[in-house]
Amino acid sequence: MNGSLQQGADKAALVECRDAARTFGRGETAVVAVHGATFRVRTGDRIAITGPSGSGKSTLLHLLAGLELPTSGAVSWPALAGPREIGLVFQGPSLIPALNVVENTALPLVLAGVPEERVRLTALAALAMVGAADLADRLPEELSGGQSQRVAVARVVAIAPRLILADEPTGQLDRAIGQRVLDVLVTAADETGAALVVTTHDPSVAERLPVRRAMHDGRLLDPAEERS
Ligand SMILES: Nc1ncnc2c1ncn2[C@@H]1O[C@H](COP(=O)(O)OP(=O)(O)OP(=O)(O)O)[C@@H](O)[C@H]1O
Repeated sequence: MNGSLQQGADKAALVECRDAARTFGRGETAVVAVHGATFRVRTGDRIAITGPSGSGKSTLLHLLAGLELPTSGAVSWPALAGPREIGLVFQGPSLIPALNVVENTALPLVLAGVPEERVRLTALAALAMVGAADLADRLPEELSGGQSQRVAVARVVAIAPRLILADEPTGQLDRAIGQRVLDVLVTAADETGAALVVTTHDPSVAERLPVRRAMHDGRLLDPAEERS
């Protein structure tokens, strides 16, 4: 691609919310989980979405992932070819119990139709990147919480996404182990060139990322509001 076009493509948003809102339920019992949020993620971004439980962080992340549709406003992925370019890491156990670690890591590659001879090698390389190569033959039940999250990160890294979205990835871990999982996520994003968005209610996790955006009662606060 010609240099200036490439530069233009790099600057385009990987995901963009324009006044995107999500309401659950109707009438008197309706809950506005996210009020019109305007937000953009670009290549190279490292963003923490912070806020207390129930403030709308997961719902915003689901909107960014296309897992939820906005009830008003719009979400688009101008610089992404499709959902396969998004990797998701969740808070709780997400590995398939009957598959060992390398099989779990390989699963998205198999589903994407990657040739069989490349699947295992790619999965092992992803496990090596997160420091979990020695766990390859274990079953999920034989892993600690921190090890499981490393494998969940490896499974995302294996597909070389351009955008990694992690929903409270350290929420069920001790603080020290959580910090290590966050380091693994940041390193994985750096090495694969992916943008990274992490939701967390833990300030010590958020402060590891250079950009932090706070949510309160479903509102994504402006950086200026956060300072005031
Ligand atoms: N599927 C749903 N149906 C009804 N209400 C929902 C649904 N998902 C979320 N909500 C409500 O929307 C609000 C925001 O929830 P959300 O899970 O996005 O917050 P959060 O900040 O991620 O919280 P937590 O840190 O506890 O996961 C909450 O009041 C929640 O009860």
